[in-house]
Amino acid sequence: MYEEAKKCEVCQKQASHKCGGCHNVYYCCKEHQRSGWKSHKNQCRPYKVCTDDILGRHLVATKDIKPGDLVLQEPPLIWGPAQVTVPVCLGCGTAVDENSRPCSKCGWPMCSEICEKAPSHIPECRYTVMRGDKVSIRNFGMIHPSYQSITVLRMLYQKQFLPEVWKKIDLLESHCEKMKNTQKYQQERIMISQFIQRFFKLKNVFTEEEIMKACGIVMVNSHEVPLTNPPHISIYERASMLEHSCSANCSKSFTDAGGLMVRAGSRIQKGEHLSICYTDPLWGTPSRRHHLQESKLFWCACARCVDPTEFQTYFSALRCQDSSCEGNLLPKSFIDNTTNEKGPDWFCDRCPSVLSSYSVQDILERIGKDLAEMPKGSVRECRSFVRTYSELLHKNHYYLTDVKIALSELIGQEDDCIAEVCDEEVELKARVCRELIDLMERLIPGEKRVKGLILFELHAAIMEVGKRKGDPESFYAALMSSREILSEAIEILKYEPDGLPEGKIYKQAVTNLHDLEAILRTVHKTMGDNPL
Ligand SMILES: C[S@@+](CC[C@H](N)C(=O)[O-])C[C@H]1O[C@@H](n2cnc3c(N)ncnc32)[C@H](O)[C@@H]1O
Repeated sequence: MYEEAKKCEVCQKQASHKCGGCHNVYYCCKEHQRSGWKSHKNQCRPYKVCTDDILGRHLVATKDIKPGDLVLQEPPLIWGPAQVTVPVCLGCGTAVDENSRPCSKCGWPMCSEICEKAPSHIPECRYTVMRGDKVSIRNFGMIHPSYQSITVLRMLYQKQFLPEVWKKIDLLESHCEKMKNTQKYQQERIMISQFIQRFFKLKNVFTEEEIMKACGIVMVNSHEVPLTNPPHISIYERASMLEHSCSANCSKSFTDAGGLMVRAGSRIQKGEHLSICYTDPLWGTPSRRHHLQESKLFWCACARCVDPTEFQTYFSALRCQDSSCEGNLLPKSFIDNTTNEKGPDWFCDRCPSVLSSYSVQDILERIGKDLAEMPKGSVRECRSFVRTYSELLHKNHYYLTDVKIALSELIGQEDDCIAEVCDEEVELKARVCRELIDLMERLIPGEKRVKGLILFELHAAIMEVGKRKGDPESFYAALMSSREILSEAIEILKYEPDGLPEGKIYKQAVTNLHDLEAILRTVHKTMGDNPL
């Protein structure tokens, strides 16, 4: 348990005033709190770093944290192109084409002179100049193997020339030993390590061991940053210590400049571990766990993974195959069977029906294939998918949830204007949004972004339903309800950067709220403050 050091940070005398920011340090008087702030402000954080055998380093809250509070914000230690990418400008990260200009020193295609001079481009530029031959990229718009090594090379550059930055990178988990027997390790040994040693002629500078450690650090710690097209990857110092949970209590967002902000998504009590979700929280349990094992080398055993019902949401459940039964099929556990190749049987929670893992796989693969092949952007197709598979899947199943999220956005968008949509579909939009919000609150209460987007869709549906009822009471009730829903969406989405779709929805939500309040003012002016 965390021990409070009750000595004044300034004079070491007995102290009773706690720092209100982090609750980690004490002062004997206000005067010392003021004078100590200059040196404390960089350490003033609502968490401490702890270590254990399973998690390694992780962060634990040192005080109660409210939803929305900033837990940490930091610029990247390093950024670079994703391992699998089309040719991108190495100054700004966006895709380049035939019209790009080669860097005058090294030949890597850049989008402008400004990008050529970007500090991020120095490592590969310098190593390319040192190798003696310029690079010539001719194939654009398709995955290019020469970019696979760039981010790793940028890390190694820190090791050679910027030891202060490298010291921070070197502390990060690489899982090098665990990786050694994997196919991925052998591929990266050839595609990245040998490429760096041969193409950049750095065999005498970096050993294979050093390069593979840098590869491991990139794999375990990098965050995909969707601010560029295609997304790039960044590595952050403190955020790298956040552990994973499939129902995390913190969520991350990016600043326009590529910095990372981590905020509390739900109420966090002092002593609780801080977590983010490393994978897609809207995948089913087996997919999330396999992805985490492949990319981060651990089998997740978070509260959500150990509960097959996923907090009674039945997010991965099938409906019982017996049409007279209302039950749901799930395995007894998704966790204990990791090493059992055959996989567990799935049992109905209401009747004795059992389905083999093989049959379950077969059903899920078939539906997954249908979903992948379904034409995108069509309300009709989404509705047909939901109708067909509601027979087989629990209403909250991840496949149905995926399609319902699309449906909640498409109704109104497909016709360009919600006023053009028939009554039945507007009501469906409102119903689907409410179901989804309820699901998100139970499944991923800390991850508010999806909820924020659905709230935005819900406000439009409620407003439209209210308008169509044709009586002033319903219209007024819809106005009030929409205002509340929009305000909540704005509160959630306000940290999203302008460049992302979520940031654009935020702006639209602010405009809509402004319009809605103007209507409410007119209503109040003509009918008084209590019009009903
Ligand atoms: C980004 S790092 C987190 C910091 C790391 N623990 C350290 O000491 O630097 C990711 C690694 O932490 C460990 N980890 C994170 N969350 C975990 C969890 N929920 N269960 C088990 N291991 C976890 C795994 O080893 C994972 O590969």
